[in-house]
Amino acid sequence: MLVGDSGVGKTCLLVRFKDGAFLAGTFISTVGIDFRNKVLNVDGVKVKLQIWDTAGQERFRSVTHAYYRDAHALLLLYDVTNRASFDNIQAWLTEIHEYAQKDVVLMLLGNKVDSTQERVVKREDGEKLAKEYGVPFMETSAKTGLNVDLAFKAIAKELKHRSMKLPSEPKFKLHDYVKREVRGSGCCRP
Ligand SMILES: Nc1nc2c(ncn2[C@@H]2O[C@H](COP(=O)(O)OP(=O)(O)OP(=O)(O)O)[C@@H](O)[C@H]2O)c(=O)[nH]1
Repeated sequence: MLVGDSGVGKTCLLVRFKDGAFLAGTFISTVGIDFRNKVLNVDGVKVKLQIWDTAGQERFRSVTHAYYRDAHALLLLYDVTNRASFDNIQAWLTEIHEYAQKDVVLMLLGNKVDSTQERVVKREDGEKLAKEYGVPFMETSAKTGLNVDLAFKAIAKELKHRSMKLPSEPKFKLHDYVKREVRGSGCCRP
């Protein structure tokens, strides 16, 4: 499930992942909730992701609350060009702790990193906040596609490992995987 303030790019991130395209131009806010499916091949196993795109606007919050309980994973987004969306992350985390399952997979994403001129939230700020709350973090761009597939793939890997629980396989460490892969993508210094 994708959550975060209105306008941070949740729908665009999902469209980029699903269709490999970017919705440029007019911003059409999500009404209530929407979903799309995508099947990923994770280490030879087909993982079907049903991804719920929620409305960030306050007036739809009660609709969103009802869906938290069934979510296996949450991608919490802020917009690096919008300080308020970053400042609101703590409120989102409070909401998540209140409504989501205790063991929900959670990842923090700072989106719109292509907008370098407009950036107001430094990568270090996102990293610091994520560390404070013990959640994996990466910066993304729905516009260029940076780290979009990686974010969903990391979630799919974690969910696959959780559901299969093969004793022969070493435990999957989402944090380590994200750190290693982000470094490998060449977007950010280690
Ligand atoms: N430059 C840039 N713009 C983006 C990016 N992602 C989204 N946008 C723009 O940000 C605006 C909002 O994007 P949406 O994906 O609709 O935002 P949302 O979070 O789904 O908003 P709600 O449905 O209201 O919750 C649109 O004008 C997009 O074109 C990105 O990675 N880079």
